[in-house]
Amino acid sequence: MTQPINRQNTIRNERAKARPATVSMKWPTWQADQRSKLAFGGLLILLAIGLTVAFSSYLLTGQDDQSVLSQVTDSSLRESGNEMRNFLGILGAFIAHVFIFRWFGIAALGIPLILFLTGCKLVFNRELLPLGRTTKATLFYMAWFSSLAGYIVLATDSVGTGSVWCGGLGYEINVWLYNLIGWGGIAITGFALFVFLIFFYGITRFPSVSLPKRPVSTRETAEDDISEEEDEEDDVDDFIDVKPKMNGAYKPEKPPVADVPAAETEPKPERVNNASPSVKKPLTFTIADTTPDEPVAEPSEPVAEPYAGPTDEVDENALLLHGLYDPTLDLPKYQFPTIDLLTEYPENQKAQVSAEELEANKDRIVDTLQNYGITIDSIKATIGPTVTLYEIIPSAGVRISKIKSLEDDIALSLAALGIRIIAPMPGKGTIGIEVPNKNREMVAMRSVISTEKFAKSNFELPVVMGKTISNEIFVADLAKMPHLLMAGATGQGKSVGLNVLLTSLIYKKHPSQLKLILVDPKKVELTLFNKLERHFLAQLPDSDEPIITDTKKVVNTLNSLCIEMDNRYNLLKDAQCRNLKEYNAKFIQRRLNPEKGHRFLPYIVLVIDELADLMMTAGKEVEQPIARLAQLARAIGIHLVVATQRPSVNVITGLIKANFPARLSFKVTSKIDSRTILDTGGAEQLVGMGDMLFSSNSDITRLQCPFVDTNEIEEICEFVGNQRGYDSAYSLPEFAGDDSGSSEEREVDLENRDPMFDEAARLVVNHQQGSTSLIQRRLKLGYNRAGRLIDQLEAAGIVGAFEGSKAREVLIQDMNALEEMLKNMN
Ligand SMILES: Nc1ncnc2c1ncn2[C@@H]1O[C@H](COP(=O)(O)OP(=O)(O)OP(=O)(O)O)[C@@H](O)[C@H]1O
Repeated sequence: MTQPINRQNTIRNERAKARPATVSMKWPTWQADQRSKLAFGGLLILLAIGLTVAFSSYLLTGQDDQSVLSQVTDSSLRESGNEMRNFLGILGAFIAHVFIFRWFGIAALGIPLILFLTGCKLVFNRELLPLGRTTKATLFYMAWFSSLAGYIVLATDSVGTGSVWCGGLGYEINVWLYNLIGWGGIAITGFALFVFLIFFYGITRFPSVSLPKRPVSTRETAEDDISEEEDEEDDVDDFIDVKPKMNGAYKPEKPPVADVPAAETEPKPERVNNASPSVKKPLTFTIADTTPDEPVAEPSEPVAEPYAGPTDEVDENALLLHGLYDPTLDLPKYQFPTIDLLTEYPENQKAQVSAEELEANKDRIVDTLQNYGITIDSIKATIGPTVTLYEIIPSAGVRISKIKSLEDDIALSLAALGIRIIAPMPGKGTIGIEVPNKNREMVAMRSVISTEKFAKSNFELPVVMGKTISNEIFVADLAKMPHLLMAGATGQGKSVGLNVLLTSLIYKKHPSQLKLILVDPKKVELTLFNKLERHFLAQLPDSDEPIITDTKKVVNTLNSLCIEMDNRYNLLKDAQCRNLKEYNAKFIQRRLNPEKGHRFLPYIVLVIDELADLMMTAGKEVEQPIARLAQLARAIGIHLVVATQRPSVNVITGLIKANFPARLSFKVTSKIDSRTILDTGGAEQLVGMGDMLFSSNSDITRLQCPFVDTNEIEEICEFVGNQRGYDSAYSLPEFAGDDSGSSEEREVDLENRDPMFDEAARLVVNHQQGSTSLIQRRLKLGYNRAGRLIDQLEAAGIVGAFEGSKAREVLIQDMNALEEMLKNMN
């Protein structure tokens, strides 16, 4: 019996050797020096202009200048300079001569084009055309055109006048090809173009004859009216002109996954088969292998896999011209936080359960059960970070409920708090007794973030929840939960838990992909995150504090989020997508037209640190938008994480609870609280300091939450906050709360109508939909102006009163009546 315990210790020592990797990334200093960039970029633009002038001039005056050039060494510079007809004198004539006459011919004009684009990129941080692709294509076409022209010049024997077309390069290539295969050289030139087109544009097949000449929108089948269809046709034309939102060409840094080593795999101790029902057999006691199975297969979801709709057509032209849309190019130089921002804790903080402790606990469990006439066949121990799980197989005929009722007696005999009995263990055919370790392991955030399981997780919103009883790293996808309710008495690890969740997301997501709304009525818990304002935070347009602490503002923000939700649903409906992932994939493939309001939609995670406080002060005003969001927001990428220290029924109401399928509970004070949050007891038995139960899809898992300290959060936020961010926080739709006066109360002066008033009126009547976002999208106006317009339409009696986040009723039914009305007003 001692042998397994020794083996266990060896395993523990071996595991202790695994060290997380440190990843640090530095930019070369010259890249950071803006002044050098500007100066160099300016020089390139100047060169580009100079070369264009010199080359163009050479095309007109080249022949005259050639004779002068050939004598330039014989006469003085001054004399030759006077004779030069090139606009840029000897130098211009000489460079143009080399580039045009000796090398590329007229195709040399591609050189100033490349210089100009590079210069603009450096000076204005703007790509007029995708730089990499344009450079490659230009260089190829220069060589190819020169070669083609060389063939023609050779074939027509016009080398005297035609040299400027093909240059020396094109001519020599063709002379060489002629010697090799005679006039068949043109086939090689043609084939070179064919191969280039295939590889450059990634052509895998040629369009079949039946393909429509241009993309046809599937919207034509939708219920929208005729004018909408016409708009869609226009969309297609606009589509080709859509400029990519690329401000730079530096590739974004990827999360530091590649540098993270795989966790060491360890030899597994043998398991003893202990499933014998016989009472007579001697009792077996084994210690389970707690080695995490590496790599643990995660339910995989492809990330941003291009959507291949059955009926849509990709706009191949836009795609070929700009490539796939890359949202991370908003902040091209953004660097993900590095692992070394997290503290490395010494290894002696690993769980220390001695062989004696294990033996003693086992004996006490067996004795206690025997005192009540319960015999068992085998017992197996699994040492976790916080508790050790003893799994027993009772002898045949023992009632499970009898063991369950002995919870307190076993706790008494073990003299330990926090005994939890799981009878039966789901899917295992055993009964589990969790006994807290005397010395528990602190699970450092650094040790879990650096695991391959988290680093390589391809979840949409991966959150590392902690370590399971068998020492596996537990990573969950917040996007699938899709909302999380969190409870725990004060001081049991809730705030640390929220910090862990936020840290996980920040380590994995680029600011363009994720926005956070942080609500902190306690005013102190989440303040550290305000440094992320211009990277990850979202807020109301007029808000002055990035972390929301004021109840009134919370209500406005929740309602604004409902409007964002409705707007997103409209966009999804327009794009015929079922969820955010499909929508974004379609946007990335440039199938959605930004001119029509389509945009890349980041995930929005709303975190509320203390719901009890809000429910007390605002009650229904908070409950209803939360419930509405929780019911509907999953498909459009808005996810809620709501925490409370008082999981009573007047805080976690039926309405809220029903819409939060994933629940997490730290230690709570009573069994009733545990039932309120988890629908079962057990959370009152936890031992605090991040010991928690996670319930999802009716599975309950006991986990040890990782620990992340406030100074680590501070470092991470500083690291992100010090980088270049957006100009401001992500702006949520405006929501006018009661205090700023509802739309009815605001004074509207119909004498000073907006110039777009008539157009807006026609739009809402035509669509019979009084929505600000419709006006905003169709008339391409800002939210504020669209809001003012809708107020004016209301005052004029064209649309009805404000009805929360629903569209207003349109009071005029047909266009003739409207035109009559507009005529009178004007
Ligand atoms: N996962 C953890 N691992 C180790 N220790 C932890 C863990 N979580 C919390 N603790 C310890 O418990 C203390 C209290 O945690 P925390 O501040 O998260 O509690 P809380 O539930 O948010 O309390 P309150 O509701 O009063 O804010 C921490 O300072 C830390 O010492």
